[in-house]
Amino acid sequence: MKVFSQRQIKELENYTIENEPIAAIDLMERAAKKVAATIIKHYDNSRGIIVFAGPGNNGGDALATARLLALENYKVEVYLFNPNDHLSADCEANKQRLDTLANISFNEVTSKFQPPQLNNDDIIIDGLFGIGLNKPLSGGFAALVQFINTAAVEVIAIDMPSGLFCNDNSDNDKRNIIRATRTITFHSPKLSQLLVDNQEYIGKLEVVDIGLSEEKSKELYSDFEIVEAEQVAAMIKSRNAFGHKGSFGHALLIAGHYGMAGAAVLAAKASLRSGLGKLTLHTPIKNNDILQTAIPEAILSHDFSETIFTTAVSSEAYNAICLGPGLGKEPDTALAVLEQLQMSKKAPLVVDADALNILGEHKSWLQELPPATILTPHPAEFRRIQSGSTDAFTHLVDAQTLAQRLNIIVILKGHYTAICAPNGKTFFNPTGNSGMATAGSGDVLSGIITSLLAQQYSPLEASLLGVYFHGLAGDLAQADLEEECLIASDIIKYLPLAFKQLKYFHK
Ligand SMILES: NC(=O)C1=CN([C@@H]2O[C@H](COP(=O)(O)OP(=O)(O)OC[C@H]3O[C@@H](n4cnc5c(N)ncnc54)[C@H](OP(=O)(O)O)[C@@H]3O)[C@@H](O)[C@H]2O)[C@H](O)CC1
Ligand SMILES: [K+]
Repeated sequence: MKVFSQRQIKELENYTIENEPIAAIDLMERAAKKVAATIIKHYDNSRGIIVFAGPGNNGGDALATARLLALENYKVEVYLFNPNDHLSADCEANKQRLDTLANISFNEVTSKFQPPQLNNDDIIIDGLFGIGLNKPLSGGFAALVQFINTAAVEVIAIDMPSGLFCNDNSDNDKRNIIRATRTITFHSPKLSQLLVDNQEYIGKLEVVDIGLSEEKSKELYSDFEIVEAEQVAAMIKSRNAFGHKGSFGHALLIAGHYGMAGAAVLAAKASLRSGLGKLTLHTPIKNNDILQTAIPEAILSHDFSETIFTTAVSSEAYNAICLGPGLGKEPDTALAVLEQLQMSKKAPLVVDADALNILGEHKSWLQELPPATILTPHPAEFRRIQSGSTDAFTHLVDAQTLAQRLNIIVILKGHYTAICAPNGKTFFNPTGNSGMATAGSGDVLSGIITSLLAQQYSPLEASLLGVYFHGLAGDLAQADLEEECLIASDIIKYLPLAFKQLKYFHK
């Protein structure tokens, strides 16, 4: 599913109006019916509804929704904010349509606003501004947003929480953005709705189809996409019935300094549970007993050091290499990481965890990353290697730039993990849950991706499929276990079930 810019959504809307064809006011009615139906699904008509409508089409949607809810016997109180004595044509038309209804209390605010008394179980509908926002809110609208945000009631935002831009909010005044309980957005999620920083404004996101032209959606190009189950299911290769372990790839995992063998165990098990033929695990001598016991399926390659990674390994024999889980950052390890990057030009490479932290301390070494390398930073790791910023939008732009500049893939882990490809495209992954924000979860992901690379999936396929698959296993684990109780080993336990779901998706 493509993620469109504000301009593209407008284009899509205009195309639909001209070519379906449908009058703009009828398209607004269709959108409002979807909003009203969603509200009716969640809340019964014992709840009081307070509608705050702005002067544009977002306000028009809110007025139409108010009318539809009143017709379902909800008690509705409307405040239409019209400080410049100018409403959009369809907002004006919907204002007129309210006139015929007796059970709506309607107030048009042109200057002074007397806030209503709210009951705890009232619901506010935020229809002040949608995708037409063109500057941060200020003055009376900012004060209104602050009033709504301090009210102890649920807030349903139409299309966008008012005050939030569709893309970049790094310079926005965060106090002046609606904090919604739910956001009902039209057609497809907007970019800002996918970024972790904005989740506190969006609440639960519901996407409703308002019948915008599919033909035009297909035609419009976007750098941003949300990965779909169908898309990754179609990537799964059929397994050669006559294959032997050599046919399914030999991966090398360089992981686990002494005291961090667990990271190696998790990445190794995840790789073996994702279809890999053969795994060699390069690790310090002292990890021998635990790793031989924990993963009898793996072959061990011992470092010369008792406790840390100090010696790079020839990549000749391997179909994929993973460098980093639990590696530590000792100076000798850092030098070995540099050497390993220089020696890994042949096999596709995944760089994770401490190997990323080492790159953060030696930024010039990023130049040594072989083309098509996959980096899997979480936000703190990404901040160390590339961006001083803490803002999710800036991270995303910086990750895209890094992927393009070095011709690599950057997997920015988070609420919707972003997979930034070297051609400038970014894919957001929809699977996963907060239970997966737990130690070792990243090691599992690295193991899965490495396994797929070794099985000859392209770096982009391995990234998209691996991230989706990891999140799906986490979601299946969460369906049985509480989010709070989920540990990284559970994700591995549910990999077979997740794989089964994807493999038989089309059957
Ligand atoms: N996508 C669709 O197919 C449909 C979307 N619908 C709804 O329409 C809105 C977008 O409506 P639009 O009228 O374009 O914009 P808004 O309602 O979001 O904003 C209205 C005007 O507000 C002004 N503005 C912008 N920023 C500010 C600000 N910070 N302070 C004050 N005023 C502001 C601006 O006008 P200016 O003259 O001031 O430039 C906006 O034009 C979409 O989100 C959906 O809810 C359709 O109803 C159904 C189809
Ligand atoms: K809104």
